[in-house]
Amino acid sequence: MRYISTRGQAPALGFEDTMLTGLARDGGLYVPEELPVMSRGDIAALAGLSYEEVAVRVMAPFVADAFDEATFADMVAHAYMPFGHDARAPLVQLGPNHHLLELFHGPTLAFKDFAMQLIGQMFEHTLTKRGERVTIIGATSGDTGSAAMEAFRGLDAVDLFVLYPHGRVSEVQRRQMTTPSEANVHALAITGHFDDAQARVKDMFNDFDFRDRVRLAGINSINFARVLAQVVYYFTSATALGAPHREISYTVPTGNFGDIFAGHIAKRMGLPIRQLVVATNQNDILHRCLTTGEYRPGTVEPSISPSMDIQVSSNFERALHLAYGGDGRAIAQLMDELKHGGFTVSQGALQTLQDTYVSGRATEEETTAAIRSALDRTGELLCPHTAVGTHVAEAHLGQGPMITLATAHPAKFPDAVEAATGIRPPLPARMADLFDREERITRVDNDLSAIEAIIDARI
Ligand SMILES: Cc1ncc(COP(=O)(O)O)c(C=O)c1O
Ligand SMILES: N[C@@H](CCOP(=O)(O)O)C(=O)O
Repeated sequence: MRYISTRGQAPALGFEDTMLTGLARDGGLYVPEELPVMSRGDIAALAGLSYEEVAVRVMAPFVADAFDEATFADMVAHAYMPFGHDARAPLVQLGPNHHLLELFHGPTLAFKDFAMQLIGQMFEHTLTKRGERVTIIGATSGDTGSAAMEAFRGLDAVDLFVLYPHGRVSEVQRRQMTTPSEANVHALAITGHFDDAQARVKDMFNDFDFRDRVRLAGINSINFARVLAQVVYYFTSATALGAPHREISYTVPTGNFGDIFAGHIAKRMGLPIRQLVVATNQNDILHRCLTTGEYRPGTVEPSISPSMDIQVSSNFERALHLAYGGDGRAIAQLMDELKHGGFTVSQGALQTLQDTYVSGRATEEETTAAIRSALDRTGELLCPHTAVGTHVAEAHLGQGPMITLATAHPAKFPDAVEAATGIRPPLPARMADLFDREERITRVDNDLSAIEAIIDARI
């Protein structure tokens, strides 16, 4: 399979190079040139298989030029071994026809582990085979960074730097990033918010001297391998509830648009998905854009669901690429307009987006009320991001099964959960000493040269 840039001006690549390249050299994001389609029979045959078996069947066509099936199956098996639940992504019932897909049983208690644990395996395999070494950079509002630290710490062929917004992640998230003691992983606390961190990451990729000198790679969902691994749990959950014989809807707490875009890919691969509901917090640019066509980032407002405090949503570019029929020039033009304040989606593309996605937002009060209501009705403690999802999902129930993605464990955000319910969720036993471990924090200004200087000095 070949991967092409959303902006159409970078060379097409195979899977391994797409994974190692991160951002395309024209500033775009890589997407598969064509998507493999699974027949109803193929999908029906997934029912009853283990998570790992489904993962291999769903992802194999995307990675076939890079790994033979036995090697890939081995990597998948290793990736999900540290998960704390045999089903990996279990479903629990929240109400009549409303289910939660628990994506927080991985080592860092958020959905990011599904992709990051596998990418760690794939990077190690490919870099060892090629005898190469890379510098990985990532921007995080908390969960991507901790999952990446866990997946890459101690690997020989990798130095990892994660940029997180100082003072804008939860204490658990911060400690997960600042306490690993391995010398190859580095947490950098940047002044500003997540969008600043993500913009500096993109600046580093666009600084070709630096990019080539340090051999830069990325672990944000700009890396298509991240999105790919997240496609799998749409297949496991939908088939568990009766797909392909009935349609399933999903509500996805959304920030950088990677998780919901993975659902879109699953749908285009043939999974019968009725609705894909984008759920945002008060940083609601995606909801505004999907309802009005205007994409104009405002100021990021800190919320109790901090991992979704995002206004410049990276993967929306991939959705736009599909909505504009793969017209790279049109996407490059929109992204240029974004540098000057924003853009208006064309009527035709907006219609295509609205045929695929519906959306909603939750205020802070509605998020808190959703945490409380889930506890009262079902005994479930939700993290605030998941609660944004369940609040928005309520408006879309009643047309067959709805699955809301539970993207993080409530213990990652104990203050918000305690404020809503009076209960402070404890960390799982394996992390009980997190608050006793020593932290290593490097403060850095929101300045490209300052960040590059730290990376240069450390590798
Ligand atoms: C807990 C949690 N929920 C939801 C999201 C939003 O996911 P995405 O950025 O893929 O839209 C994030 C961060 O990305 C997150 O960490
Ligand atoms: N919420 C994310 C933001 C980065 O998203 P990504 O999926 O593009 O890595 C985080 O927790 O860091």
